[in-house]
Amino acid sequence: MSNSNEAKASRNEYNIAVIPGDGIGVEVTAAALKVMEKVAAKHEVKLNFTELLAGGCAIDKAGEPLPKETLAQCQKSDAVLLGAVGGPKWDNLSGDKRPEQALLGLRGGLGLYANLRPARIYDELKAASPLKDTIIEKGIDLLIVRELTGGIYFGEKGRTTVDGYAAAYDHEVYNEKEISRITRTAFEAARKRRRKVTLVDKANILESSRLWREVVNKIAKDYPDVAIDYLYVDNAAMQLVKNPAQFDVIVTSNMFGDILSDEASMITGSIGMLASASLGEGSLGMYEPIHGSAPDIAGQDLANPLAQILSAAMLFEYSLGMAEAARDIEKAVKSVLGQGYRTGDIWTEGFEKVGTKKMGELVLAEI
Ligand SMILES: NC(=O)C1=CN([C@@H]2O[C@H](COP(=O)(O)OP(=O)(O)OC[C@H]3O[C@@H](n4cnc5c(N)ncnc54)[C@H](O)[C@@H]3O)[C@@H](O)[C@H]2O)C=CC1
Ligand SMILES: CC(C)CC(=O)C(=O)O
Ligand SMILES: [Mg+2]
Repeated sequence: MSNSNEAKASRNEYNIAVIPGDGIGVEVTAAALKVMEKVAAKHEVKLNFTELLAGGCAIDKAGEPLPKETLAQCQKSDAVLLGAVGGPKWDNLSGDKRPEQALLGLRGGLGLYANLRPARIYDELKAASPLKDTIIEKGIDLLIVRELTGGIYFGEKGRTTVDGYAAAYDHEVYNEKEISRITRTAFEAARKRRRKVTLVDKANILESSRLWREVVNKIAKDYPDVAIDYLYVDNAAMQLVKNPAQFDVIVTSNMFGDILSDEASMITGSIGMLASASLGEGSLGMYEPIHGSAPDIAGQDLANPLAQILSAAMLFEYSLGMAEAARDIEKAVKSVLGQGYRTGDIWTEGFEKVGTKKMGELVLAEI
């Protein structure tokens, strides 16, 4: 994986594919785009945004969750910013007709096998955490490196009958190449952090997890300066709540990473705070908050846009090589939290509650 904040050819113009998607995806993306424009101007870079259809809105307007033009345009872009897809309107659709298939199509189609999901707690939000005693003492700053284009989400699936009963199956298949490259991503990330990798698997029961252990052990020999340990996923879920400070980099499969990152988000305060970068071999990456389209709050100016704004920061850092622009955005977010502004999901007594738009404007004003 060549994505990094180092050694990038510097340019003054970039093409960004923008996929707002459905529900709050549209709202949080609008806020992030304004922040991106302003920070780009500050660094004398021009961003050309192309808005594209994917998800439920694409089903409605183009008859399919991922129109060919969307994937083709993303492939030609320097980076993709995605909101979220899905919602109850499309819940009765089956299998490959569902909006969520757009995500798998984009991730697979763009070769984005590594999904980085940093979970850190802002000092300003410690009081809002349900785990405030352990977290205030020890803090949280961990990175989930989730394999994104293999495993059960991409395996063969189908319906059959067993003993006359309706049955369904989803296959988890991983090969050595898929495990090796994500493991190297995790070890390289650990070298820039606190030099510890934890493999989360279910090797006491799953053959695919046993292959993960073999491959990870082999690769660990190339990184003698990085400590490695192993946890079964059920224990890892519990340890994340009990003592999140023990983790530096967690490397894991597609489904376990999906589930554990939602859990990690909550111990930092809210799912509305967690950003992600999906990366492959080149510099093209896709950036999205880890949350979904949140139909329960969509269209009400209630969504926290900070996860999407922080995803935009990761876009600057990993796809455009503009680490300073990323730091500008992160500092702006921290400053707004420091001034006491909160969306409903991170609000506690004594702070000022604001909506999606206002939170976006406050961050914008800090750039
Ligand atoms: N990357 C994507 O596009 C994803 C899409 N989905 C889709 O989204 C739809 C809803 O899925 P759910 O399971 O409800 O997960 P969700 O992440 O959309 O919402 C879970 C809960 O977190 C809250 N929440 C999420 N983001 C928030 C934000 N920025 N600010 C404040 N509160 C926030 C929601 O209000 C809800 O109570 C489904 O169709 C699902 O398939 C789910 C996860 C990821
Ligand atoms: C369709 C799902 C795999 C999306 C999701 O929950 C995620 O990527 O976090
Ligand atoms: Mg998820």
